[in-house]
Amino acid sequence: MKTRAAIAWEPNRPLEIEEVDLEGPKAGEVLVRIVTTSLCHTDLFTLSGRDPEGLFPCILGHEAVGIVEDVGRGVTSVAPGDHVIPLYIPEDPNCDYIKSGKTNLCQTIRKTQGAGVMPDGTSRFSYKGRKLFHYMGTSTFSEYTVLPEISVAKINKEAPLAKASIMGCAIPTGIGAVRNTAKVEPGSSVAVFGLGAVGMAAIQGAVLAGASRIIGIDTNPTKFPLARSLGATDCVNPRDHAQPIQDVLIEMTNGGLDYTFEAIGNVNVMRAALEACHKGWGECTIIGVAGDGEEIATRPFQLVTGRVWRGTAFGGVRGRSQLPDMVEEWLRGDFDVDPYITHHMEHEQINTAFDLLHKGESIRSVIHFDPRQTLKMEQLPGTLVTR
Ligand SMILES: NC(=O)C1=CN([C@@H]2O[C@H](COP(=O)(O)OP(=O)(O)OC[C@H]3O[C@@H](n4cnc5c(N)ncnc54)[C@H](O)[C@@H]3O)[C@@H](O)[C@H]2O)C=CC1
Ligand SMILES: N[C@@H](CCC(=O)N[C@@H](CSC=O)C(=O)NCC(=O)O)C(=O)O
Repeated sequence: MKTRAAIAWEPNRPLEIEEVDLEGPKAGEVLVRIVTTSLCHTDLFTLSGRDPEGLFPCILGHEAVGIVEDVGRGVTSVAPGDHVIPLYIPEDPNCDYIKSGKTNLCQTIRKTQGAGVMPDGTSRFSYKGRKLFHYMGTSTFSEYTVLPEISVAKINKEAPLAKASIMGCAIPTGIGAVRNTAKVEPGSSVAVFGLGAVGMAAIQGAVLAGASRIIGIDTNPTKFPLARSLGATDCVNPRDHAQPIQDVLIEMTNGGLDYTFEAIGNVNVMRAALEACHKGWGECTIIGVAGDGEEIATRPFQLVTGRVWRGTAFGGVRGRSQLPDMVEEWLRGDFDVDPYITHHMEHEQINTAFDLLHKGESIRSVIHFDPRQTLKMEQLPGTLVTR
């Protein structure tokens, strides 16, 4: 079949909308029509060329919501018409990692996914005969995409398709980092470094966890009003202080934080986030993605004296068995998605989404493949980006 897709031909080059060829779905695969997709910093990270698994030309995109169009032989868990969220971390109940009960990092298709192909080692996308790589096993910047059955989460059809894409990455990652990875207890003190969509979700996660103090840190103070509206008790701009931000935070909290979260991807800030933790028990969770060769460092003494450094992928959320329940939390009002959506646009404007994110002028831009169906601005938050 033919499908409109935004091709990333090479790093640091604007995406180009083309009609590409899409094959499949083969056995165990699902054809999904993407209704909306949103731009996460990880897409920008890969397009920057810093991603060691960045293969070009490819179709980027991993935060989305869509409708099942067709299923390949042997697919039983979803059917045409089902509303699904693509998963860049699949969930295969037969995977030893999943069976361990210790992680969400399913490894069943990780090798082929990292090689930009489907589990059988081939790509479903091509353009004028030239292979296009898949991305994160999702490639949601294409109107139609093919995914393995284990890489789709079936969700409630009541979830608004104009907004639900944010549940494909930022919100489960941020809330999950607090809830599942750090396991923040009521009354804790929390600091979140980086107030993009992921950091904002961590703030919402800290509120849901009953944290007593929630400090948002960002070098862009325009992020502070939203952070406060979501529950931050304090906002700090490191550029307003001569001392290192970790010293500022230790002074603010009389010894350091119970929990910190880095949602930027800056290895120097990752160090600051660890060193802002309270001696004896403070725990730092790394969410941010950094490039190949970028390494974290601290004095071992920081760890010897009780601080913990850990990381999280997709907030430790198991996509097929747990993400649908998080969508139900959203639908019953436990948390809101609207505040994350700052811009809406048609597929053809996708490069504007990258520009806005790069300039720090957006939280999430939602890209609509069928604006007649979903781009009804009277019902949507944010700004409509026109041609
Ligand atoms: N581990 C995982 O599963 C996931 C990781 N990520 C990663 O999380 C990070 C955040 O993603 P988004 O929220 O989409 O990014 P974003 O670009 O929207 O937000 C990053 C924020 O950090 C701020 N910032 C930049 N440098 C800073 C500094 N030195 N000090 C304080 N603040 C600073 C920016 O002003 C911005 O508000 C990225 O690295 C992304 O790749 C995203 C989703 C899932
Ligand atoms: N290809 C990248 C991988 C970067 C990374 O850590 N990705 C996260 C999700 S970020 C989503 O926005 C992740 O889930 N990692 C788990 C995994 O198995 O990759 C690189 O190599 O740096």
